[in-house]
Order: sequence, then C-alpha cells, then structure tokens
Amino acid sequence: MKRLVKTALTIAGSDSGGGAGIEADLKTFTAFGVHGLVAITSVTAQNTQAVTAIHDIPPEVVAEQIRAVAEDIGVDAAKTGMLSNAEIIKAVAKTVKNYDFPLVVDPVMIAKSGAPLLREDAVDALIKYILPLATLVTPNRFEAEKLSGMKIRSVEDAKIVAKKIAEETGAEAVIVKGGHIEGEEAVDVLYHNGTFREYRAPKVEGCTHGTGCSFSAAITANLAKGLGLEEAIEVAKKFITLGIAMGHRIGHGHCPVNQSAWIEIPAEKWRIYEELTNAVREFESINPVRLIPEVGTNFVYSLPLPYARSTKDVAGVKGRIVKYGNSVKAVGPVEFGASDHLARAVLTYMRFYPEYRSAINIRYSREIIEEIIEIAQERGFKVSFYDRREEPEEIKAKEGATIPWGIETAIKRIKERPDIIYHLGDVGKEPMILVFGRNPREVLEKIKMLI
Ligand SMILES: Cc1ncc(COP(=O)(O)OP(=O)(O)O)c(N)n1
Ligand SMILES: Cc1nc(C(=O)O)sc1CCOP(=O)(O)O
Repeated sequence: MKRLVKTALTIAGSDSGGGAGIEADLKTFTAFGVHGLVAITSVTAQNTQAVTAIHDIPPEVVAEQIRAVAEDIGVDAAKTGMLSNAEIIKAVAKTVKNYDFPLVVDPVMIAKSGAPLLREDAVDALIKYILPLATLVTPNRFEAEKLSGMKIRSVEDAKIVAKKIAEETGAEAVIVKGGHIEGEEAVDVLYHNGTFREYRAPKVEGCTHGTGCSFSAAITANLAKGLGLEEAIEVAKKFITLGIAMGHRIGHGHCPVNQSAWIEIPAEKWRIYEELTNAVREFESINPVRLIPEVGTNFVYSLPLPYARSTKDVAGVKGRIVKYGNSVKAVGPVEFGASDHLARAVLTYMRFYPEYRSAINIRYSREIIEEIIEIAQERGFKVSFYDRREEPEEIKAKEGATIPWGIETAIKRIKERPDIIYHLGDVGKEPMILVFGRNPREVLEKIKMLI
C-alpha cells in the first residue's frame, strides 16, 4: 500500500535540554505534519547554559539506524546535524550514498553555549565525505568561515563564500545564514544553480538555542513534502522567525526556539473562534437588553501566552453587540483584532492571571452594580473598581494607556483576583462593568447569574 505520510530522517545528536539536536528536529518535523525518523550520532548532556558530557554512538550503530528505517519505512528527505567525529562522518556518508533522498547538511560545529560538537580533526572529513552529497548546506557565519577559510563581514562576503563552498565541495546548493552578520535584518544568502537569492527577515528578539537545527529540519520537512528547494527555504525562514519570537523562556542561558508556535497558533485561533462564536450566539439568545451599554458590548477571548502580544491576538465581535429594538444582536462576526478597549483590558488582566483570557463589558448603573455586589457576596465573587479621576497625567497623555492603568489599579486595590471590575466613567466616557473569566463559557455563567 502507498505510504500517505511523508517521512524525514535526522542524523544528529541528542540534546537533553530538548532545545537543539534531534529533539528540535523531531518537533519541527511534527510541526509540518511529517513523520520523523532518527539516527542518533551522539548523546549530549546539555541545557541552556552548557554541554557537560558527550557520548558518541559507535559508527556502525549510526549506519545501522539509517539502514533500518530507509529499508523498511522509506525516507523522503534527510538532514545531518551533529556528526561529532570523523568515523561517524565516514559511516554516514557511506550509508546515505545507497539511497537517493535529498540531504540537507547543517554543518554543526559549536553549540550556542560555546561547546565544540565536531572534533577539530573532523572538519576535513565533513568537507571531503559529506558536503559532496549535500542537496543543501546550511552554515552560519562562523561555520561558513571555517569551511571556506574566508572572513564574512557583509552580505556580499556571504555570497562569495556560499559560491566558494558549493564550487569547492560539489554541494548542490549552499545557504549562508545571516543571523550573526551585522545589520537590522537577518539576510540568508542562497547560492543555487549558479545564481544567488536573498531571504530576509527582521532580527527578532527572542530565543535562539536550536535555531540552526530547527531551520535545517524545516527545510528537510518541506523537501520531504515535495516543495522545491527555494520554496522550502522560504517556508523555513518564516517558521524560524516565528519560533525565535515565540521562544519559551526556560533555563538560565540561551532559551530554546518554540517549534510548536507554527501549529499551535492557528489551532488555538480556530478553537477560540468556535468557542466565542457559540458564546455570542448564546448571549444573544439570553437577550439581556438591560445590560447593553450605549456604546455597545464586546465579548473577547485571547490567544494564550506567550502568543498574546497585541490586540490583534484577541478575538472579539466586529461592530460589537448592540440593542436592536427589543433584542440583542451581534453586528458582525467574531474576528481577531475586532476589539480595542476590551482587548487591552484582557491583555493587562492576563499579565496578572494568565489563564483568564475572556471578558465582556456590560452597562453600569447604580442598580446593576448593587445587584452585582450582592450576588458577589453570596457566590464569593470579588469586585474591584478604578476611578479615572485618579489617573496620573502621564498616563492620560499616552494613547491607549488608560485601560491598562485602570485594570492594573483595580487588581492591585484588592488582595484577591477580581471577577468584576467597574469604573464610573469621565467626561464623554460612559461608566462600565467588565466581567472576566477563563473562557467565554465561564464569563457567560457569571452573566446568567445577573439575569
Ligand atoms: C546535540 C546538538 N546538536 C546541535 C546543536 C547546535 O544547535 P544549533 O541549532 O546549531 O545551534 P545552537 O542553538 O546550539 O547555537 C546542539 N547545541 N546540540
Ligand atoms: C467603548 C468601551 N469602553 C470600555 C471601557 O471599559 O471603558 S468597554 C467599551 C466597549 C468595547 O470596546 P471594544 O469594542 O473596543 O472592545
């Protein structure tokens, strides 16, 4: 039977910290829906700060891992990472020659923490035995300098070096990565079929441990899926830029790239869209006309952290929810970026209580807030408030700063997490009650108690 899933093989070392090596490669393969296969070359004891031990696997065992998966499962594309010593390099070269899958070579030499991952005397073996078999070689600035014997200070230098490595080794293509080259953008230079192509992205703040491994694994996964080389690099560049920006802040050294962001963000967005759309429908059917303020109601649900960075990452109702005759109607659909005020409120709230990602605003009246306070006492809800008249001048002067200041002030006013925060308005500003919950369902439950 024809195999439906594509496969990608990583021939690399293990990073016990899960940031680089085969661990990064497998996570990357999964992010692209490709079945990952492994041939482990070396086991490293490693974290975000250092490599504290290296144990190389016997070359014949490395070769046998490749053979075992290639013969039975089949390999659509492969990559090499940490190859550690000349014997492993020779065994890998001899074995992969028996198959015709595309081979991406990440010439791993030194970890971000500074530890050598390729013996000095093995560099020549890498050049002699592995690079001639490469569909693509992916050196960073320092690896490219070592492979070419030339210095790289600019994108132009990177072009000269990429061409030199390809011509001298017989590699089909070379991409010199620009992360370590000065400039505001990370410019990667590809030399392929006698021409150059530049891949540009802003140098983003974030986590960089495992970038080289994840980038080359993303190219490999996309080659396995049948994309052309240049297209596969284009996708991988977007993938790695997102992974760096969304990196998980773990450990005390160089934090790792987040490979899951690529699939987790779209998946979360879809879940949020569905849950919020259903909750808005239910809110309409409850028909709480008396709770709708003059400016209308919005109902929001944010992406989780670390993905919630701006109001664009918060879903809300486009055009808000309004009174229409005797009924309550959502003007438009649920969309990300459709809320400004409430989105800023929930993003501030999440800085204190990350799991509380949903909120709704309802009409303030003396009568409603008194009812709320009574119900809150019965049910154990906490209510807090902020007073716009206490807003410092520098906050008033800053566009969009009032709501974050107000929410932070209300949270700090009471010792526990407030379920409800209200404010009494100001000149030209309607007073408002905001109800918070972990998700739209929880917010709705609180609203139902008020009706
Ligand atoms: C086992 C292992 N393999 C490779 C690396 C290098 O990872 P890379 O993504 O090239 O770069 P750094 O993030 O480490 O600079 C590694 N550290 N461990
Ligand atoms: C206009 C307004 N002000 C609020 C406040 O809390 O002061 S809530 C609100 C309505 C919701 O606005 P959006 O659609 O921008 O989230």
